[in-house]
Amino acid sequence: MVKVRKLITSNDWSISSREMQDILNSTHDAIIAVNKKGIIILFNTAAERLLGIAAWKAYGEYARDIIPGSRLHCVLESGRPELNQRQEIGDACILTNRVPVRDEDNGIVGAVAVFRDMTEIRQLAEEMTCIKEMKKLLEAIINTSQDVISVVDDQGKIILVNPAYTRLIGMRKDEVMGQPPTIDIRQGESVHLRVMQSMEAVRGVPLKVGPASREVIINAAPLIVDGRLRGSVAMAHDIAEYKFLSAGLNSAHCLMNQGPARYTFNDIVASGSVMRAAVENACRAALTPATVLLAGESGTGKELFAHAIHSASPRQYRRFIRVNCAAIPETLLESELFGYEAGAFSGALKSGKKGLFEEADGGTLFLDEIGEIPPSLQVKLLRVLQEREITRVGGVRAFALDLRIIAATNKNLEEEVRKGNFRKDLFYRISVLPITIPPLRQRRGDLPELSRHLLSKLNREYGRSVQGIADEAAAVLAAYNWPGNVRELENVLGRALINMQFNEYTMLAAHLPPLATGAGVPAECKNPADGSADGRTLAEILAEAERRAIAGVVARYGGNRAEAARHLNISLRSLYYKLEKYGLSGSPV
Ligand SMILES: Nc1ncnc2c1ncn2[C@@H]1O[C@H](COP(=O)(O)OP(=O)(O)OP(=O)(O)O)[C@@H](O)[C@H]1O
Repeated sequence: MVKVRKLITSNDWSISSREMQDILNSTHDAIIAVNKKGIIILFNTAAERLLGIAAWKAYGEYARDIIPGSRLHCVLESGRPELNQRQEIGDACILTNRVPVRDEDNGIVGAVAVFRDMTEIRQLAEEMTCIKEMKKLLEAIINTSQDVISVVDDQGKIILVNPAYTRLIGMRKDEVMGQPPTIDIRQGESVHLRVMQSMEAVRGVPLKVGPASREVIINAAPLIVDGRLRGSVAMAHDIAEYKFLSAGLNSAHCLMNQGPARYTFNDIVASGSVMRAAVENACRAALTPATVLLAGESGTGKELFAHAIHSASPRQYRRFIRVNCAAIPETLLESELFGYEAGAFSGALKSGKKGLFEEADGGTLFLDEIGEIPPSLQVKLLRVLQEREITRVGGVRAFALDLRIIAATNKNLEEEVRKGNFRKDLFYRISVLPITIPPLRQRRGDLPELSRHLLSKLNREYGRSVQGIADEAAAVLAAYNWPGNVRELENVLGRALINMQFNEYTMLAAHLPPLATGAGVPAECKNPADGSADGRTLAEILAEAERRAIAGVVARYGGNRAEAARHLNISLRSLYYKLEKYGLSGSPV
């Protein structure tokens, strides 16, 4: 640079027009100059490339005639420069500067346009935006992941951890960043160091981490970029969570009714016209193979209807399998429904496993709480309904199925479709024969017969012989709103039965648990804010408070779990999880 300046200032260097032409031709920018008439007198190689016009053709022509959108004639007229003007030429995005050329007397003798092709820069900017968005997306995924993620650099220093990590380890992010990967380990060796030494991934390594020595299983892999070791990434899974999932699965199995159906239409009390119509529709549906959708609030009798339909159908001697889609953890639902092939995922049985669709083959599969099926599974379910065949997780072979599906929901599925939570095509597939069961408060006329029916059922179950319900007690029942529907009525009568002496044969109002404040809320649930710590840890106190609050709210809604979940502002699945966790799922709460 210095040398060039020296040459220029030394006055012994001048540029010939040939050299000037070469310089202009070697620039990346397109340059076009016109004389004062607007006739092209300079047209460099970049201009040829950009406009697709050979220089020899351009020379001598009016710029406005051969260059689309040229405004050099305007600059000649106005004498005003036009800077940084955007111009589209073909697919190219161009930035143009047009300036007038003046002589010593300031008269306009021509004009020059310099075009800069911004297409590449624009593409680069778009790519940068894309990379930025991708980075944000990856960060969001890493930060919301339940998996515990940590990354170390090639020096073995921690450079990334996600919130699941800090939660599990019980340390703040700033306490671990830049530290060696051994900082969180209580028992065992760092997998990061191991994979960086061996340059090989490891799976299923058990470790104890954090101040509480939590048991985890770790998978880790070296990060190799362009053949160079850049660090290592590890993912830890909390064993306690696995234990919970397997417990959840066991309980989900308990929630499934496997075998022939337990109830028939004779078990359904339907005195009012609306209920009678629902039963008649269900009887007709039973004789067809069509998919039935039972809609109604929790505790209205949807499962009872599903059993009755199966019992009255040609499949009555085949299996009836119920699966509560809200009670199975989302991560297991797919493999539970569709089964899996050997080695489909870590922890899978070597022999593979049949799913519930296959188990129910020939019979009826009752998909309770179908509104809780996540969108990814909705697509698969739709395929089953359309093709009548399934493919196991990790498998390629399709199995043909012959089964009747009965679905049930306490959600307004049409509303869910509108909100985009439930697929429209699946909704139409399952609602071939929709049957709506009204809530008990809308058919209070059914109460006397229902109460009699449930009382004789409870007498059998409890070994009692209560003969009837006094009018004053019946009036209390009739005045109540029944948010938990028939299930709540059954619970209330059951609790009243317990309140009766063995020599009492008529149920009185005094025997009934208090209704308006929650049918038979267990005394322990009524005081969720007990301050005494009794030497318990904070976690134990919080868990107990949560257990009481949940039991109280579920009881207040008469066992109506959907209402209780809404009130607690948690998902139905999460409520099922907590009921299971606190051993409340079996009790009538
Ligand atoms: N019409 C009815 N006649 C006799 N018993 C009924 C009737 N409706 C409901 N029940 C009884 O009420 C209880 C709850 O019914 P069921 O489990 O079928 O409700 P559900 O709508 O499936 O509830 P959820 O949505 O919470 O699963 C059962 O014990 C059932 O036998």
